[in-house]
Amino acid sequence: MGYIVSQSIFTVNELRIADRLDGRPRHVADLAHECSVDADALHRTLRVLAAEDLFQEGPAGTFRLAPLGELLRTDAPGSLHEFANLMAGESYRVWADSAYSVRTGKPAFDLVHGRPHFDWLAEHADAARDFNRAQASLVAQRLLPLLERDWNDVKTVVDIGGGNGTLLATLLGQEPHLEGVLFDLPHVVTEAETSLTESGVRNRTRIVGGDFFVEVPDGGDVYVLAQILHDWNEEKALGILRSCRKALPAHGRILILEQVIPEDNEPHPAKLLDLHMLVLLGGRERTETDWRSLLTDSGFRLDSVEHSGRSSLMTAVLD
Ligand SMILES: C[S@@+](CC[C@H](N)C(=O)[O-])C[C@H]1O[C@@H](n2cnc3c(N)ncnc32)[C@H](O)[C@@H]1O
Repeated sequence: MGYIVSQSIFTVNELRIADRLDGRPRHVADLAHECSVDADALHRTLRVLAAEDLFQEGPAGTFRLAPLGELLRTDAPGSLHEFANLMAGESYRVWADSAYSVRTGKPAFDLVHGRPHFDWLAEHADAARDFNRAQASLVAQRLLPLLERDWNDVKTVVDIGGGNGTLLATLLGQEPHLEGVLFDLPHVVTEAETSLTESGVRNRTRIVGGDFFVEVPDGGDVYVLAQILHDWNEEKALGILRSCRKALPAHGRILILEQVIPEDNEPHPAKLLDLHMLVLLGGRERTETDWRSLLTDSGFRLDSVEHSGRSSLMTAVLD
């Protein structure tokens, strides 16, 4: 019955209940009135989520946020509000047909929505904006191992599939000597203008729209691939890596910021994300053995792997 919990989280997230609780307990009738929803139904929903440690029920139908529930606040450090929104949207409907993906190895997204995920996003501007925002909201948590490495010997960094520019803006903000190239689909990079300008790094950034299966911009010392290769099956991932290989100078390297699936049977979020990638895109998360062979097959050598909380940073050089 796990999806009952997920769906309840999506509902309170859409109603912004976490923001409305704002550090103090409130009566469910008061919340229901403010959100124009049914008070009894909201009470029953919050009761489910209190059992999941997101809320605490106090006396006489009052609720307050529990520490875990704070993550649904829009202004919480490491907020998961945008991410929960993303899981609730077009991808949630796709999971009803996940058995199709198991039968065929193909993404159920294409069956449910009629076309591949990124093509669908290109035709749905609001969903695309939400998708890019959700990705950007996760960047702060993923970025740490990238920020901690030594950038002194690098002049130009190219962010492949850099979305709305959040990662590049943060990195260039920390490293004033760096120049950046933001590369993504043409309709996505248009969103980056604002974030790069507001971060004060626009004058050190080149924005390039294109298709990484065709080519990626040259001129970089370092190419960052953050949450890119897991979107694709082996054949497509090899295509992206080969485009990077063509653009990379002899001294260059690629930095891959992705999940590494532990080779055991313990619970790990990457194992869930792995199935999500299958159902959404026909992609996959990879073990370290998988990463090594993917890189070898595309003319690279895995030089180092640094594991950190959510994602790992893998450095690869030309073989
Ligand atoms: C999962 S998002 C990762 C975004 C960002 N790197 C991050 O870490 O949040 C994948 C990105 O790949 C981009 N993308 C998908 N297909 C592409 C293509 N053919 N060429 C260039 N970028 C593409 C998407 O627009 C999206 O921004």
